[in-house]
Amino acid sequence: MDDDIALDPQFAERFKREARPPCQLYLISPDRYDPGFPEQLKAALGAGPVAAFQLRLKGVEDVEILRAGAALKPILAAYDVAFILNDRADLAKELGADGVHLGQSDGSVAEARSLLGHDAQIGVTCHDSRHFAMEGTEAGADYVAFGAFYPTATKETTHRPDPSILSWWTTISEIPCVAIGGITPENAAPLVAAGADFLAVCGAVWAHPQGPAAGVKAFQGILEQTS
Ligand SMILES: Cc1ncc(COP(=O)(O)OP(=O)(O)O)c(N)n1
Ligand SMILES: Cc1nc(C(=O)O)sc1CCOP(=O)(O)O
Ligand SMILES: [Mg+2]
Repeated sequence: MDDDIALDPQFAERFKREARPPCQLYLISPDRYDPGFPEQLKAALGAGPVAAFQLRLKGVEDVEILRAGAALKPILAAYDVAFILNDRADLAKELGADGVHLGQSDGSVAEARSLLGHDAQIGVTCHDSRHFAMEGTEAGADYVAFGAFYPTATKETTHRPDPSILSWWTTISEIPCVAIGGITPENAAPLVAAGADFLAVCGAVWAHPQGPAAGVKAFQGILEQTS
């Protein structure tokens, strides 16, 4: 008698999804800080569940990052949203942020960990690389980020992973995986189905024609399908 149990692939996919917490929203800030941004952030966070927020300012002085971080931190705390700073573990420490997101040239996970402590959330950019993901988590990262899954106007990107990299990750690791890059409510379903634990989104929320609250609400339907 054949002892192999053949799992219906659809059942296997659903089982895998249900074995992990539901997919959640991870907001990425615009790369320039507008004085009206705190109000936009409040509107976005009041519109629906958001797990994390990344302050990602580019080409600005440290003092501006510190000023923006200090203004946004109490808002994020009030909504119980994790505050992640992009690129800079040193400034994350100064701000008392919950964590830092590191690209492949933004310093090592080990250095960030020794600076920020073991409670900090440290994420790493992995592009379309399984190797980077394994290396990052072996070094102690708390999440891995794959992207850019779709074309994006927010940043120049050169990698275009297939959603199957998320499925592969979920079969080998319990460490959360983030999908990023051009994600909208209309194109997010394959990423959620493939096992993304978080959808990291910038343009689809902050540049939503009806404002950021409508942007967050628009993701609710797709995220609720996994909860
Ligand atoms: C969640 C998340 N994923 C990937 C990135 C990109 O990081 P990096 O490659 O360092 O590029 P910059 O964002 O610094 O331009 C990210 N920030 N967040
Ligand atoms: C910051 C960032 N990193 C990416 C990567 O592929 O690593 S894509 C990206 C931009 C995300 O913004 P949007 O949701 O507007 O596409
Ligand atoms: Mg970076």
